[in-house]
Amino acid sequence: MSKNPMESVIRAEGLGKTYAEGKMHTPVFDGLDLDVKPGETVAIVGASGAGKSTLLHLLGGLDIPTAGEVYVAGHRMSALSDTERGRLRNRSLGFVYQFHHLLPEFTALENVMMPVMLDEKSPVPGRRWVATSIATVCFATLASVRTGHWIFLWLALGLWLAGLLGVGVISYWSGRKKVVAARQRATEILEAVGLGHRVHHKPGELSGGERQRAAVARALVNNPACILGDEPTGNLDDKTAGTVFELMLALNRRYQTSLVLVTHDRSLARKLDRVLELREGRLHQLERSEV
Ligand SMILES: Nc1ncnc2c1ncn2[C@@H]1O[C@H](COP(=O)(O)OP(=O)(O)OP(=O)(O)O)[C@@H](O)[C@H]1O
Repeated sequence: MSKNPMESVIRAEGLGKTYAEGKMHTPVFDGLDLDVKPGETVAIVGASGAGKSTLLHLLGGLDIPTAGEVYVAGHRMSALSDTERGRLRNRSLGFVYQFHHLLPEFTALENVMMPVMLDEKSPVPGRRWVATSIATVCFATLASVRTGHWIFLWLALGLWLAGLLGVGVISYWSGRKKVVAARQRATEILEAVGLGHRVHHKPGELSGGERQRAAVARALVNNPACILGDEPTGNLDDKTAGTVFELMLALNRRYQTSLVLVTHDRSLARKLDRVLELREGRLHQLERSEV
């Protein structure tokens, strides 16, 4: 993904969100603006119920605003189809939550490999290939019936079978290549978060801090432009929280990945470039002395 310093990684313009259920309307914010540059680290703080999680959901394209626009890596989210939005999310954004959300039956390595495996386009030709095959066989049948020479049909069927075999071989090899590349990248990033010695452990065999570091690795594996974290250290004791937070900052410096982190912990928030307080539906930048 582009890390052009001029381009915002995430931009929200005039963002509004009102939850509506039947006659009940819950306005959360209105006219909210935010601009996050490549490599920037931003903390979002605010009282319980102020709308911090709602904001992260909108920035990550997991929910739809009732007003305004969100741009991720220059793409207007509302202009994308669900599939395109999902692809952009997988490539440009990483998510870390209070609870790790690792899949318990898979190892740390397999969990971290997953976003890479989901990212690539399928190498198998899709509908166009099937349509061309059917059209060729129909045309050859017609030609055979008209001319009385069945060689046309046999030729078409032979070509189709050869094509099918070719597609099978190509998809097998590109699938293998994809797995090897995903494993290599996941191992590299697990080493970067200090879990090189735990790659084959399942989440249940890791400590709380290690699980959260694996979640950070999974968020980073596709080299996203930005990580969105909702209380990423909120479930850890103070010491482990500090270690995981420092790790995220070190990775931000190493990979220039922007961070937008919701946190209740002001001492951690203070370590980021900007601290924004979500209050009365808008973001207010806090001075260092106010944090
Ligand atoms: N699905 C929903 N339907 C209706 N109201 C909702 C829904 N989700 C959240 N809300 C309301 O929107 C407001 C903002 O919720 P949100 O979870 O974003 O706050 P928050 O700042 O993250 O809170 P906390 O710090 O307690 O996690 C709250 O008043 C909440 O009750």
